[in-house]
Amino acid sequence: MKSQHYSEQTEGTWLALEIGNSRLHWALFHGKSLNCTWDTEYLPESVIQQLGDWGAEEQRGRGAEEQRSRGSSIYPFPFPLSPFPFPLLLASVVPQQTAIWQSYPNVRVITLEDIPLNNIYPTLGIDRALALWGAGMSWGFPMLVIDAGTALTFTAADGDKNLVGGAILPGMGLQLASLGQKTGQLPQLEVEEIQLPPRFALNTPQAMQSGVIYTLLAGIKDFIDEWWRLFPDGKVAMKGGDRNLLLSYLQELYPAIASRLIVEPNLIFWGMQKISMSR
Ligand SMILES: Nc1ncnc2c1ncn2[C@@H]1O[C@H](COP(=O)(O)OP(=O)(O)OP(=O)(O)O)[C@@H](O)[C@H]1O
Ligand SMILES: CC(C)(CO)[C@@H](O)C(=O)NCCC(=O)O
Ligand SMILES: [K+]
Repeated sequence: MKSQHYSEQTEGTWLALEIGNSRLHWALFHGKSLNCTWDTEYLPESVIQQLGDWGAEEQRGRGAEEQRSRGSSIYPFPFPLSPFPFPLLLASVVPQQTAIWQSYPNVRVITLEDIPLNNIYPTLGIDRALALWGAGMSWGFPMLVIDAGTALTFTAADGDKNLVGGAILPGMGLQLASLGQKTGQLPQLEVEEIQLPPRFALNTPQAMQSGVIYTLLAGIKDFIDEWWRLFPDGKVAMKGGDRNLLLSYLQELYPAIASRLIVEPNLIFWGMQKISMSR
């Protein structure tokens, strides 16, 4: 579990949880200021239920250290829970996970209705809508968000906050995984922080890396070029677990594009912050 600095202050404290397709993304806010972020695996239903019990224990004066050692090895917070429970603002693209979080004592689930973008279609992913809202409200519209997550998505809005639309494709990890799973001879490769492979590769792993990486980058360049043709002053922001790797490749191959990119992991949390303030 990776976390940034946590400061001891609980006034107006709330938790933000984004349930992604691979893992949970957490943030702790004090009012409108983002205090720290961290990622965890999905939590078993029993642990989510236990959070309520831990809260009750905490109110009876038991320390969180004790909860942690006694309760479960899957303690999801990089800090003690006190006072408990912090209100939880939740956005999820995994309905099964949303369901099991309903047992959290003080939860509010964000839906598309909460997001003041125009022209939204009913099945748009809440992660895409929130990231776009967070990016646009922080850096301005028109805005194109590239989310380099499990799926790689493009999601754009014009200067009047109308959804322009976007695209969805398998992310880097998923592309490599599907090659390994659906073929007889290709190995299972994972996303690695490697230098750009040779374009014309002379071994199997590099051939797979070359194919996935260069076509992904060419695709990203093509979408951005088209975005700038439509909206010459449009902004582009990139988030997601593979953002830094993709950024380093873009810097090497397309430096003019890379220099105009806003790279920001917390776009969804900024979107949640704006929405929590406006209600
Ligand atoms: N510790 C990690 N666990 C899982 N994926 C990681 C990790 N570190 C980097 N990644 C990369 O992040 C990508 C997944 O991105 P991310 O975590 O943003 O996806 P996600 O959980 O599906 O979230 P979302 O649904 O919001 O995109 C994977 O392709 C992987 O290469
Ligand atoms: C595309 C993903 C999987 C990206 O996380 C998610 O946003 C989602 O499930 N979206 C629903 C379909 C859509 O956005 O059109
Ligand atoms: K599915």
